[in-house]
Amino acid sequence: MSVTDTTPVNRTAVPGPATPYQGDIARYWDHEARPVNLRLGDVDGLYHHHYGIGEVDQEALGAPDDSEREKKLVTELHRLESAQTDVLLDSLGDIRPEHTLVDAGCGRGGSMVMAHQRFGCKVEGVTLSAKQAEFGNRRAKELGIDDSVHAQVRNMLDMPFGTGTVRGSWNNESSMYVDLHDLFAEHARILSVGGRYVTITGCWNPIYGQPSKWVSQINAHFECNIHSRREYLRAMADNRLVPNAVVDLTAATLPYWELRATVPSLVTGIEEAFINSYKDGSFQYLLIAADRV
Ligand SMILES: C[S@@+](CC[C@H](N)C(=O)[O-])C[C@H]1O[C@@H](n2cnc3c(N)ncnc32)[C@H](O)[C@@H]1O
Ligand SMILES: CC(C)=CCC/C(C)=C/COP(=O)(O)OP(=O)(O)O
Ligand SMILES: [Mg+2]
Repeated sequence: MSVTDTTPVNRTAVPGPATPYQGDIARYWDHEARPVNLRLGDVDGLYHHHYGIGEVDQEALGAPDDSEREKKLVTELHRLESAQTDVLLDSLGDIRPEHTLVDAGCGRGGSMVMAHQRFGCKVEGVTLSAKQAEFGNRRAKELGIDDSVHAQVRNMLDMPFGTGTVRGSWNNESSMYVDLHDLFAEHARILSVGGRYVTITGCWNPIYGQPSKWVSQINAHFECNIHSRREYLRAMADNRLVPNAVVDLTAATLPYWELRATVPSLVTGIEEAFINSYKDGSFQYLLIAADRV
């Protein structure tokens, strides 16, 4: 695409996975159906594949012997996951209805719906998974917002959006599947000068030395490759993305994990790795917002 291209979205034929690894990731998300994601999404129709932040509302959980306790736990965990999206959207700056936003690695589309509901603008998502894109587009149709919210099967390193046509873009827990220099070069290409990029991510802490055994366990569990905090900041600096906020959300996400670990029907086995690595300082949950200069 040339620098003079003013078409925001190019809906050409879908290429296959760029690498065998991307084929693995597409298959992984095509087959994902964990109760912790589907039951939480069923609460209000916003389906997330990210984690939660904020204090647990103990009163909302009811007494331990409350017959509705499990339902209340699901609702509370979901509230914390949507609160995470709200914090990401808060960092996008002044978004108007005429703008276009891009969700890179959009999952089932919960963040896209919330962004459209907040800003009234177009939101375009890309995911490697055809099942996720179908799911997100079905939800948008059910909500009557399919003119504005749209997901497609594309590689976030080669997005079908014109150069400089996007006002805001983000990765919500999806940057650990790609090389960060390639990723930020692509965000810098699609963003207009003055546009904003935001990520919420788990990253390993260079102060710890190397990725801890817990970080390695998380990588194996999700088939991903968690980067260090330093890699994020360097790759942004190399790609015209200047951070205006770096927020450590580690303390804010721990209550979500500690609550989730108490619900046997929802646990997946990865809770201990998150809790231990956040506590031993080897892993951090970070929000980085950056201006495209
Ligand atoms: C953990 S999920 C996060 C989903 C979503 N951001 C959310 O917050 O609910 C990771 C997502 O990244 C996507 N992904 C991973 N590598 C990708 C790539 N190279 N191009 C596009 N999407 C990718 C996956 O398909 C999946 O949708
Ligand atoms: C912070 C880090 C390192 C995230 C890795 C990416 C990831 C898999 C996020 C959550 O997805 P999910 O909501 O499908 O996972 P789960 O089933 O555990 O809720
Ligand atoms: Mg989840």
